[in-house]
Amino acid sequence: MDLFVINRYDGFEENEIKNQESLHLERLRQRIEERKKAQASQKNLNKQSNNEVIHDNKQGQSDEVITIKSTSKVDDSIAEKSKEIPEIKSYKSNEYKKSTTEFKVLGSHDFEKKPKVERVLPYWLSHAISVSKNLQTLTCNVEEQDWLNKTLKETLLSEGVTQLFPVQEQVIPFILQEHSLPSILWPQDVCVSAPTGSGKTLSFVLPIIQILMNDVGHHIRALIVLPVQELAAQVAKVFRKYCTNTGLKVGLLSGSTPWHKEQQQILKHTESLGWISIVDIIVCTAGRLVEHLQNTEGFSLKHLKFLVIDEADRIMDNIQNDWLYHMYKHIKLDDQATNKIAQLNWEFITNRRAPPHKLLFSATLSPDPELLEQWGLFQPKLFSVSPISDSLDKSLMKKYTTPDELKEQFVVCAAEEKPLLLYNFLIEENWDKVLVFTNSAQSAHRLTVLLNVWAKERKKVAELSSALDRSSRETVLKKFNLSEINVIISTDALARGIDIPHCNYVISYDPPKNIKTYIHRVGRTGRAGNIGNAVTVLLQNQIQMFKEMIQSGGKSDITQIEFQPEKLSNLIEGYQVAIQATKHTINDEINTKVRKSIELKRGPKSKSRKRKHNDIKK
Ligand SMILES: Nc1ncnc2c1ncn2[C@@H]1O[C@H](COP(=O)(O)OP(=O)(O)OP(=O)(O)O)[C@@H](O)[C@H]1O
Repeated sequence: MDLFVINRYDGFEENEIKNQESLHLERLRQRIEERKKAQASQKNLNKQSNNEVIHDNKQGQSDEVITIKSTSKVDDSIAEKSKEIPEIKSYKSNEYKKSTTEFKVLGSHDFEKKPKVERVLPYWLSHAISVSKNLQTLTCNVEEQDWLNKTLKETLLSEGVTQLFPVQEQVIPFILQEHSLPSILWPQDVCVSAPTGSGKTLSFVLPIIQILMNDVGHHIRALIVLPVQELAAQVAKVFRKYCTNTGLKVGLLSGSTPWHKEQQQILKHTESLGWISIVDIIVCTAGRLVEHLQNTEGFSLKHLKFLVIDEADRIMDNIQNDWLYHMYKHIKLDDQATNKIAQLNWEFITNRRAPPHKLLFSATLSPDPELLEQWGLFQPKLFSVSPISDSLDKSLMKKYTTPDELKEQFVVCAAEEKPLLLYNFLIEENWDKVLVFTNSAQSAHRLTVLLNVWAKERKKVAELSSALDRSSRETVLKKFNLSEINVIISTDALARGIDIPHCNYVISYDPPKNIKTYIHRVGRTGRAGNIGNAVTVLLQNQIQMFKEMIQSGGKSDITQIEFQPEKLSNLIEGYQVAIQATKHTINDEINTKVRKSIELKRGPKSKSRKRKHNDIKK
């Protein structure tokens, strides 16, 4: 067998190749010609279809229909042509492939329309336990409830509470049941979103007392955190009332009493045990809590069973002051704060002390998982009066509910008519037990002086703002409750949580800055099933903004009050006299202030620069 085959050149193959080449060239020329023809005919067709589009547009047909029509025509004719000339199709598809595969357009995916990310609410938020807001037909008789302690029943009845409100009826048994389970089953945390005045306070006060009263010790076992002093004092008062005959003691840490007194109130040093707590429950403001955690010797929260955050969304807004971090650090629950459990096994479950049972309450609790994540809730349960959609639709998330008994209205007037309109409501229409909101302490003060001068003895008007000291604010509220004061002019310091019984009207003299402030302002009336009226005074250019704000809260049923302008024109004369007197009074006050501050610089003994309630001239 030959290893190599040697082919000799004989000149024949060359001729054959030449023939093949010329055939190939001829075929190519043909193709080029055909391609030219095809392109020319396509151009004609495009022209034709464009003309049709223009023509159709003129006839007023919809763009969509026209485009479909014209492109389908072009496609049809191209298809026909491409049947005749099979090469066209492959040429076109090759061209297309070239444009899509051979040239990479950098960053082209940035221009692509991205699919919308559908976020889904966590199960516990989308499957809230629904709470009724009907306070007119109550079905939960206090005496008939087996799960409620006898002593608490007696206190409730002595306070005139014979029926529990819906939120209490659902939340109290749930908390009690969670604590009746074996200790290795940690209680599920609770979030409650219910309207203003629906009785949220008792829904945490009663179960906490009932659970703690069985086991009195020397430790702080419940901590209730509130955003402001007044609210802390109010909640501490309710706790003290319901702790009667239970052996439990309540401490208040809000800065309303001097530092060392607060320390003495909660702690005692003993020979045998060292520092012990003399209170079981502490009601506090977040800021004061951190101060005590850092500076009070013997202050310990290591035996905490309950952590209640009332007005949770407001405290959440101020979370940057890190009180939660300091608290968890103190009780060494840093990992549990974020629910980051290293390994879940039998040893972990049996050795680990349960974190404090967290209970969050608000009338405007946003179901925003990212915000709620900060609390590190353990298998939370949500009780809510308003249904929450499964999708994170912003418009649905912002729905807040006001009590059924509350009538909400607005009135439109010019800026200079505002005091006249207010006077008309208070004096001419004789509205009583009225809370008026302004947007600054200064305008609250001016309005108070004006109305006292103008209304003379017909209505008693008092201001309530941060410009007054704490005891004066308490006096004003007390007198209002006793009907010794008919009208309070306030800032938003009083908007949240404060329980003012028998307030018939809330007037927003200056419109609220956001929907949450609106909900809390109007919520000072129409509480606990009583009828209430809320009126917002608006200037023409504020109407749109107000309506949008109201809609963002999922509300639409606010009616406008119409008034006759001649009613106001009759008041102008009296107003002019009153405004002069007001100017004098304010000037006198400024002069007195200046004099006092000069004296202060020279070293007098004066203690407080805050106004006293009695300082307001009538
Ligand atoms: N079951 C009840 N029967 C009668 N009155 C009640 C009952 N529960 C609570 N109240 C009263 O209703 C009023 C409002 O209660 P509470 O202050 O707890 O409301 P809230 O839901 O916390 O309101 P806010 O959101 O404004 O703080 C209080 O005066 C309280 O004493």
